[in-house]
Amino acid sequence: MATKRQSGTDSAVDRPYKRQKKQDPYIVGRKELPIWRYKDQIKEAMLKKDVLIVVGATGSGKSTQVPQFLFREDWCQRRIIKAPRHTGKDGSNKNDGVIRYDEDRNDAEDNRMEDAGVGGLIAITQPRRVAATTLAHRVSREAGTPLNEGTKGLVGYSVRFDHKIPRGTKIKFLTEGMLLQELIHDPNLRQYSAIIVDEIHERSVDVDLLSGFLKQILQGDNAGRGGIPLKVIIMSATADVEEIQQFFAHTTTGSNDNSNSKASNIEVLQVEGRQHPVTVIHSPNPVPRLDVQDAITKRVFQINQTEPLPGDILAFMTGQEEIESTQKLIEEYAKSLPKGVPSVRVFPLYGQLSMDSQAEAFKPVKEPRTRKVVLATNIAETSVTVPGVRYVIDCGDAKVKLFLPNQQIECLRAIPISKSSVTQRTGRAGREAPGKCYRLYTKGDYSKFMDADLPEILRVDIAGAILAMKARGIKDIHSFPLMDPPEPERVEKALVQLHFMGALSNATGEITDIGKKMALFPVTAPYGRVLIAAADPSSNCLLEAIDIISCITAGESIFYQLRSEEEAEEVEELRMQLYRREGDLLTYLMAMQAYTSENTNRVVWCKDRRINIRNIRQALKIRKQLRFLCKDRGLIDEIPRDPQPFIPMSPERADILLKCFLRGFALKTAFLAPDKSYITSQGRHQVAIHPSSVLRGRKKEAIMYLEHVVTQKSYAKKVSAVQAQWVLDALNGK
Ligand SMILES: Nc1ncnc2c1ncn2[C@@H]1O[C@H](COP(=O)(O)OP(=O)(O)OP(=O)(O)O)[C@@H](O)[C@H]1O
Repeated sequence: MATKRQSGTDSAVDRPYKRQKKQDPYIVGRKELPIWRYKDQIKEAMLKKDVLIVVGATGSGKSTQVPQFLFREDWCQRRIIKAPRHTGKDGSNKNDGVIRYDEDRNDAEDNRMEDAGVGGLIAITQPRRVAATTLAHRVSREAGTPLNEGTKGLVGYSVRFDHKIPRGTKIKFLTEGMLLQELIHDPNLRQYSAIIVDEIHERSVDVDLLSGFLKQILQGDNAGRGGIPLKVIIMSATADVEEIQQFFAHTTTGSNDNSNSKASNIEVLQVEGRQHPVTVIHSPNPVPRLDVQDAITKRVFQINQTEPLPGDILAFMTGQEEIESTQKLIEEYAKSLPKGVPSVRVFPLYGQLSMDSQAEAFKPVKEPRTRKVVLATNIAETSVTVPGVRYVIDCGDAKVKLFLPNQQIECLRAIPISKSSVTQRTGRAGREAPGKCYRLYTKGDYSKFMDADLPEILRVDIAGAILAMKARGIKDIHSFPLMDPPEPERVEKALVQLHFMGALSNATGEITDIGKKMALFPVTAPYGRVLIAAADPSSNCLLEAIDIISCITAGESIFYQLRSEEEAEEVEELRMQLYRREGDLLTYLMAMQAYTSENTNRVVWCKDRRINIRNIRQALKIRKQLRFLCKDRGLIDEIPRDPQPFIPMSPERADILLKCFLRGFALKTAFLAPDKSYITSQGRHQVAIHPSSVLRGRKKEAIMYLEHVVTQKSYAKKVSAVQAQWVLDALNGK
């Protein structure tokens, strides 16, 4: 039975919101957003229905306003229910985003009931960290409450390796991946009254899985929620409404049978109007891919010369390399700008950049009469508002992950974007004032673009997705509700990979203890496997494995690429002290250990070695979280305090560490062939060591690599030298 929570507890949270309302400088702007005319309609729909699909133009106010309309509704308040006793080690629904082990939990054997809270929180998912964090900051400012852990506030966020959940949070922005992690411990999403799935059109693997789990909760009996239904809101400017409606309408799992449909429980709301107009200018002639950097540079300076300030520029490019060389080009030209023309400051924005560096692109430039130019990949395409931007330049391409079935590898390829992406990119202008969008492709080219991108689940390796399903109790993955189920052969291939890692039982296909533990780590499945192997007392190298994985997941390489021979000569000696003959992984470890033992001036230490200090700092944050997580799970007894004396790992221990990595990456290995080329152990094709590796040009009997990229050549990145016998052992599960 649901009982209403005693009044008074939550109203204290509401008070600062109400008090701030009068003097809130954002409130006038909020009311001018198109979505405000639909406030009552949205509230009413959520009273009556379980699912609401909101479609409205970019910038109409969906992400920032909808959760604020709803959090004070009666159905959104926390209730106390009687629920099966939860006996896990964590014993609570802590919403700090930290994942805890609950091996002791066994609900089936424990029939006792206890009081448990249901609801009180709205989750709003985003495809990317940058969107979740910037939106949380924006909404907390609008609400007039701080976004600090420990203080009281309305709005929080949770992204991988970064959580800020103030006390009394009612609106929580999080990535799709984080909500999937929460589902492991809280399969009924008990702490939430509503889940808002924002930007569903991006169709990441995570959002497809999340939609499947939400559908299962919606079609269930809500027993685990004390009979209190979970409300779901799906939002986008460019989603295929019919497809989503159909998906949530059918209650018969995996069936297209309409007989048992809950269609009447779904409402669709079209939000009319946009905030500010955006003028679209197509290129009269096609711009060849090779000329894109020049074309963007020219357009930036044309805008800078002819358009008044304020008016920052956001240019969409395909990737880090293109962004870096365009940045150089623009900065070179900017040195000789005529008098009277505004100066230009360039900020890169791509996924591999550390979070601190990404944040720079969102700040106003400090220098007077200066125009900000943000060069971004598609991470800035949806959901984000880059303050100050009035002009968008769209190159018309994006780099996407593709699975090449013949070679059995994943690669990144630049391909034309979809019409949906075009609309999203255009929508990044016109958010604060009228804007312009310059497209580097013709109207004719545009008409040939696909309407929407292929869902990620149909084009990438799905081993992680399958592990995610298994870890959340899905026994028959073929019957799990997915909007676009992948082909059976790809599912089989992913299952093989998981068996290799020991995540699934060879006899039953069920998830093993190893698999369950892997799924609990906030890293991809192979890294999870490495951590488990390294924690084993026979290996005893967990701290070192964490150091390496932190370095890799922090973003781009911690070593700056050396641009000239002089630069290489300058740093060679100091860098050589960090390089290890075993390869890149041990080199990362050396760098981390040397950095953390540095006691005098870490900035100078990094500068002398051309090491990216932002990235290494980010790596340290991740290291701290992974260490705490492992301590929490009893895998580490004591966390050593920095600075520790710098003692390079012995070659014997390095061998053990590399064997732990092979537990996760046995399929990413290659053997030296008689003609001195490397032939991959899976698929048997040629691969070369990438020039960025410390092992470039070296001939070793076998290599293990963590990444495989296909550009002009097929390259192995993040490479280590291993013994052929180790690879054979790992492939045989030894
Ligand atoms: N970080 C920010 N800084 C300045 N203004 C912002 C910020 N975030 C949002 N806004 C303002 O609020 C408006 C609504 O943003 P919101 O993200 O809610 O729109 P949306 O409908 O979700 O857009 P999209 O579909 O593009 O994600 C923006 O157009 C902009 O004017």
